[in-house]
Amino acid sequence: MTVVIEARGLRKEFTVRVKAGRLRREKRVVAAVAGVDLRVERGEMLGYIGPNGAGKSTTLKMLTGILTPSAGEARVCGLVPVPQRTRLARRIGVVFGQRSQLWWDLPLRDSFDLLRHIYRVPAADHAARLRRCRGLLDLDEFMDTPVRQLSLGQRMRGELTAALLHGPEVLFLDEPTIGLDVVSKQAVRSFLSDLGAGGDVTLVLTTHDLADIERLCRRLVVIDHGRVVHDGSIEALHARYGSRRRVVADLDEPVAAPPEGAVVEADGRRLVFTVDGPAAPVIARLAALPALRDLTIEEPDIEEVVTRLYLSQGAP
Ligand SMILES: Nc1ncnc2c1ncn2[C@@H]1O[C@H](COP(=O)(O)OP(=O)(O)OP(=O)(O)O)[C@@H](O)[C@H]1O
Repeated sequence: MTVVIEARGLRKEFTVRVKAGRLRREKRVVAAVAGVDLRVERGEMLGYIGPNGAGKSTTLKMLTGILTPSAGEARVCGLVPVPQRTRLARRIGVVFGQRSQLWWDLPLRDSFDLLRHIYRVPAADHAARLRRCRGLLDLDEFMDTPVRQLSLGQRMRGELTAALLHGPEVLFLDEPTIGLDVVSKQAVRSFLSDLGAGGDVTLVLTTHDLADIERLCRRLVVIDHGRVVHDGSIEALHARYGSRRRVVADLDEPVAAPPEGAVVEADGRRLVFTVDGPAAPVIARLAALPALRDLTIEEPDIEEVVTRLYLSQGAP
């Protein structure tokens, strides 16, 4: 497997002025990223999450060559991000949800054309990638609209396209679905899912919308106070906090002797089981109950488990 992103002891400190007494302010050094180790292989779809101020954007800025690390080292596509920033720019795509890489007064089509010249993309490759994005992201309706007149959802689709036209190996996405309505969110997620399924592009995604992560990322890196506090699958996070699937049976009438292991709710009309492994044996037992009206399987809630992780970290 090829490692496309590697960071060791990555650290970024900022000097900030803080209040010290009624009138005095003093300088203090804060570590926004406090020693992050990360290895990402080609084709991975990595969710990089954490509470507000955890250091996600700062990490991404160091990996994309926008910020110089205070300590540690990073390589992306074999390049050191800041000194080799220009070469790196040809190999990566970046979407910062809050900022635009498009020309505000130009129609989307012209922005795409300018990017082709800037990145010196062969015309045929550019046309093929644009065709794919136009199809998957439904761009045709607003290709001739100036960027400033686009809705947020339309602009985000344009941003994604702009980030991909030069055929990057790694795509960094900082909150790509922020502020989008459910339909646009689905369009962006399904586009990214298609992109990731190809296995050629590596995705690093930061978001506060955990549905993005559930839909797209098998691996989750959680940072808090600038440090990695979880690196593994979503399932591993559930296992760490003991969250389990629930099988819920709604009954027409209470049963005299509830099956073993059931928690009885709703005046005896609801039976709830938590299951560790396959749910089939529990479902089979419930299916035999004559009073069974409905059966639901509830997956462990990612919001809940991530909240527990954030809360467990406390103050630095
Ligand atoms: N240029 C800067 N100068 C001083 N402090 C900064 C600067 N940029 C970021 N910070 C601080 O570094 C910490 C991490 O910020 P960062 O933007 O990386 O967090 P984040 O995880 O992306 O947060 P959010 O989810 O709110 O976007 C915060 O405490 C922030 O105030």
